[in-house]
Amino acid sequence: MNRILTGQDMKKIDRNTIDYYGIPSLVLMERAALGVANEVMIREFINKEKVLIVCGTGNNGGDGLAVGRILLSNNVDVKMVIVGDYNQFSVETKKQYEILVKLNGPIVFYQEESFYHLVNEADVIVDAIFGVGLSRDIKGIYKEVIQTINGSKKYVIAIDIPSGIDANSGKVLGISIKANQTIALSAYKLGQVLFPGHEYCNEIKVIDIGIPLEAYKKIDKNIFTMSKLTQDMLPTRKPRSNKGSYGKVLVMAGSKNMSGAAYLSGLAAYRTGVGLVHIVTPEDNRIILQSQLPEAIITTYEFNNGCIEQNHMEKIKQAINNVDVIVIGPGLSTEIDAKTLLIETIKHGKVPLIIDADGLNIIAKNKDILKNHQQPIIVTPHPGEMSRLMNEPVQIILDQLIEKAMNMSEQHNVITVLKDSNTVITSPTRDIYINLSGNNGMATAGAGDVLSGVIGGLVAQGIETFKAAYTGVLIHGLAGDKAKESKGYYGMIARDIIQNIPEVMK
Ligand SMILES: NC(=O)C1=CN([C@@H]2O[C@H](COP(=O)(O)OP(=O)(O)OC[C@H]3O[C@@H](n4cnc5c(N)ncnc54)[C@H](OP(=O)(O)O)[C@@H]3O)[C@@H](O)[C@H]2O)[C@@H](O)CC1
Ligand SMILES: Nc1ncnc2c1ncn2[C@@H]1O[C@H](COP(=O)(O)OP(=O)(O)O)[C@@H](O)[C@H]1O
Ligand SMILES: [K+]
Repeated sequence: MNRILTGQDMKKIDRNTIDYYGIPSLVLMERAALGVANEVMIREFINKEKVLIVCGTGNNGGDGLAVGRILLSNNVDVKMVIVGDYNQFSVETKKQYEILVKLNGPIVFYQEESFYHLVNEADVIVDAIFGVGLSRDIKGIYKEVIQTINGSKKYVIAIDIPSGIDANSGKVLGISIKANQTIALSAYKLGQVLFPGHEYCNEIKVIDIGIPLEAYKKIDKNIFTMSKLTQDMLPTRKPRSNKGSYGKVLVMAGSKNMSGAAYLSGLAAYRTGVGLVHIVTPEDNRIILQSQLPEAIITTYEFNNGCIEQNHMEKIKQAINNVDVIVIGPGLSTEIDAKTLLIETIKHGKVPLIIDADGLNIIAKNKDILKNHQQPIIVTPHPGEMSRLMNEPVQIILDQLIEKAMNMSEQHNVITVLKDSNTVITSPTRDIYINLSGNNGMATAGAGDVLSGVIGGLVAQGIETFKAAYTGVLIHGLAGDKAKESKGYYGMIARDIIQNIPEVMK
């Protein structure tokens, strides 16, 4: 797990490290600079390249000047430009500047014309203008500088965060550097993982700068990202076991002539390792599902005037109480029979419930359905479904993913998986998780149905619900990344994600 901090938290932790633990600020800066310089020096042709470091007057600029000094000692062809005045320097940055002056370092203050020339002749630009201290919209010469760098199309490495991105929200404050690579100091910043900031960072690498682990304990709300899938996140497989050992998932999905969602969710659960998948779906889908997914048990129902036939309802109730987890909603429709199914499942089901797609659309129109539920519930809305659930415009959901996911969790006592390019996972009481795996090839019909099956598969195998939610999102994204390797962004479809689940979980 990697931590994600707001810019404010990072500043608090820096201060705590310096003032309370007594690690001098310049020591942290030197570690940061060494880490960044190493990233620059591992470039394949660095001995033939010209590096330009563009520095502000705060500590991000100080990092940049120290990087320049280290590169000079390693015979890298480097030049430095300072944007701002000498009297604006922070204490540490002034120190870095004075060292470089004594070393006769190649350092100049910004001038429009010469800057244009320096940018033109550079191969690599290091962005050290603003870090987590950016506090307002960028204007004037700073704006010109960023425009010139972005216009040059040169390879840009941002120190800590691209200059222009608000580290707390990911918003662009007026204008921002578009980096090819971002070296995050100590931890991810929220502004690097939320959009649009995420797009400006491109490849993000976190480097350690020596902040003691103890210093992180002062933060109010922990946010993490799951970086890679580790064995301890997965269900255990025992040498002596049978299909009963790996749980049963009930998938209530599909509606008249809509069988695909049930198929995708059920197959994804199987590919995640579950012992048995039981599908409840309208009678019309029986033949196609039996031929597409013969491994599943199928129970079907018919309805008259919106009522599910009594004897079918009895069979469904039996099924509800004979599984370890229920996934409800994919392709279900919002018709009255679907609503009845959802209400009855929440009323009679005791096992964890994953509500997706139409299950959520039904709730959006009947919020009371979620009142007084007894079982753990995971809801998996995309921003459109979330907008209906919260009665708020999609843009508000997109701008405030974490807040809205938290609101949903707290109001209804549920685990919320708010799906987006970087999905957010919250619960009323636990830490917040943000997923960084996956890609835009996954913006394809049925990808969400697959996720519901993966999470269901993990819960059925005994993984605790919140852990199953964030682990499922990670597996789904990693499988999407593997699918992209073979099929590319354009050609991949939901089944390709499923096909790659076994590879990811190997
Ligand atoms: N010891 C530590 O703490 C360590 C910190 N580290 C590094 O320091 C970075 C944080 O440094 P920081 O806090 O000095 O802020 P930074 O991002 O350089 O910018 C602030 C400067 O910009 C100015 N300014 C702000 N907005 C502006 C605008 N729109 N337009 C124009 N000016 C604007 C602001 O001026 P002011 O608001 O005071 O007028 C101030 O001068 C962090 O990301 C990491 O790289 C590491 O070395 C590890 C140890
Ligand atoms: N650009 C992207 N990057 C990463 N993941 C994505 C991207 N676009 C979509 N996804 C993922 O794909 C899934 C799409 O789900 P959803 O919108 O419910 O699809 P559907 O309703 O068609 O099944 C979500 O898990 C989402 O996080
Ligand atoms: K920067």
